[in-house]
Amino acid sequence: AIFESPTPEILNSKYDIIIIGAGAGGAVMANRLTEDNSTKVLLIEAGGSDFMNTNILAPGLATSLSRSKFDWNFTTTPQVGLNNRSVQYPRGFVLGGSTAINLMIYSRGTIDDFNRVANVSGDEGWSWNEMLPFIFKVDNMTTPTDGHNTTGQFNPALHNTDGVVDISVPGVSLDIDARGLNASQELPDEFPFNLDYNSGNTTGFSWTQATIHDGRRTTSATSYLAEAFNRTNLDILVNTRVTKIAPVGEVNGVPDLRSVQFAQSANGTLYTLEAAEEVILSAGAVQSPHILMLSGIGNKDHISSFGIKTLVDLPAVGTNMQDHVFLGNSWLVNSNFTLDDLHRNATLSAEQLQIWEVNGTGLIGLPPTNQFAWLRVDPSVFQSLNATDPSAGTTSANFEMIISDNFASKRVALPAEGRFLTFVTNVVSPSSRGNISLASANPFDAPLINPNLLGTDVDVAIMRSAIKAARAFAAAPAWSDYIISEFGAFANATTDEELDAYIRDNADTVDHPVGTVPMGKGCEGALNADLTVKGTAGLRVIDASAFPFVPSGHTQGPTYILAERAAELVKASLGQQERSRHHRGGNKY
Ligand SMILES: Cc1cc2nc3c(=O)[nH]c(=O)nc-3n(C[C@H](O)[C@H](O)[C@H](O)COP(=O)(O)OP(=O)(O)OC[C@H]3O[C@@H](n4cnc5c(N)ncnc54)[C@H](O)[C@@H]3O)c2cc1C
Repeated sequence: AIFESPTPEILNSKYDIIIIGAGAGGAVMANRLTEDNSTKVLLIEAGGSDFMNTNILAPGLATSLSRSKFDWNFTTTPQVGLNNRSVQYPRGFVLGGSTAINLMIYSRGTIDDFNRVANVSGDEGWSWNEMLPFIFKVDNMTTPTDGHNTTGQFNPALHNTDGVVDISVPGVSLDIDARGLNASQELPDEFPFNLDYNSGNTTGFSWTQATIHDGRRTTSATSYLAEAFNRTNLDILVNTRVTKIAPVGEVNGVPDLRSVQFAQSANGTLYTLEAAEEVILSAGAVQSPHILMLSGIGNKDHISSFGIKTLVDLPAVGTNMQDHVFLGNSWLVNSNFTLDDLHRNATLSAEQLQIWEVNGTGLIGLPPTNQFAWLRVDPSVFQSLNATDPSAGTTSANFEMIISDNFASKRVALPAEGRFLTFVTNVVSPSSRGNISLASANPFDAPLINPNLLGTDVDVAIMRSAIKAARAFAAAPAWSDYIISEFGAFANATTDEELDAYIRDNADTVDHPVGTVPMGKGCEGALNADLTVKGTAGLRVIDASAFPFVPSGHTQGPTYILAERAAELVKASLGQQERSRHHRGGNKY
């Protein structure tokens, strides 16, 4: 059941597992761990229960969710690589977490991404081949809203039809789709068609797959949580923020971190509950390291400078952050209709919303893009900088090029006139590393968020190559009677120096932070390969924080997939800690 506040029923219950955060990671855990009805689970979520809100469910309203009541409303520190600009850093604040406010692209990551996790963690279980059963557990390929023939848009053999998260290819075709396909055929060497970018090799030009079914957004709440709502062994407590994880004693000389402190407001009552088996931290890549540091787990010098007592000196907490870099490059086009019309014309968008409300059809049910390309840069780009390719390998792209039927920029508002085509270029295998650190010891203060976007010359060079590729794609004959001219600052950026200035002045985040509590051997890792926090007992981190490198795909898919395996790891160890505590004469509760 869902509880809006910590009722006596919750406070007097005995939970085996307490999960913190109901996003991609936490929802998978809540579902899988309650499959066995003898395991009692409490899921604590800071945001509210309004996960069926129209603004969340309607894909076409997705961009209205940042800076809404469903967003934590974070801002980064000044980003050196962005000319010291600070940018908005949205994170979901509702059941479903960031899956409820994201842009719904579904990608799994690549063979090389997962094999690199296996390498770095020292556990072959994280390799692509070993992860295939978990990859298949997640997605459920559904028929697109318009019921069109999807032959040639994805490879059915690579998808499940009884996974948990409903996905689909785009449910409305746009005029530009045929041009995009033609351009890929006209330039097959640079933009080869890839039938399914979720095969493990993303490279090439593809139709998108999105977490949308019947025109409605699928979130971790409408999928994993919804399946488990009626289980009597799952309690979900919303509007409640975990402030600290604390030890209940020691196991084998390390703190046994099974006590969770939480409150509903900064000055509200502070409650404590103890998990009999484990605490699972799934608060996402910004807040999981934040909660660990508030609990005394992190770099000793950093946390003690805020007067927090160090429980575990774990320097890798917060320091290994990675994110993808976003840039919208727009062309004015010769068209009677683009999705710009939907964004400018309130009557049209109200009409479309009405159509959508009936059966999910129409423009509101569309994902943000119907087609995109995942591409690698020429090795000479890295050689000229005396650098190595930061991507995981040849199945991973260096950058992504998203085709949008409208003006798309996080920096410049939609112009009053003109219709647009935008190729959004994203650096998806960056080399920069940023960090999350404490701003204060108050759990209700946001941490300092520094994704270090474009923090290295290599990442700028990848973005430069991406823009050149976007221009090459736009020069294909397929667009010749459509594209009028490049628009805005983009049009004036020609030389490499001008491109760099344009990039630094306009780039932003793709909202894909990971790596802030990474798996890894030695002091590079904060987590063991089984996602237990090093130097502790009773505590794991299971969310996007755990990836040692950012996957070269959008990050909800990899996080769902990671959590599916993590659930197996937790299940396999259930009862073992209890037995070891019991053996020492401990009491289960
Ligand atoms: C605007 C935006 C667009 C995106 N677009 C895409 C996309 O198109 N495709 C894609 O694959 N990915 C996308 N992502 C990224 C994707 O959504 C995330 O990678 C994924 O949701 C990460 O899952 P998680 O479990 O790590 O964290 P989250 O999903 O963020 O979940 C963390 C949860 O923990 C809760 N929480 C935090 N602190 C506390 C606390 N102290 N106490 C209790 N609860 C707490 C939060 O409220 C939240 O519900 C996007 C993200 C954003 C924000």
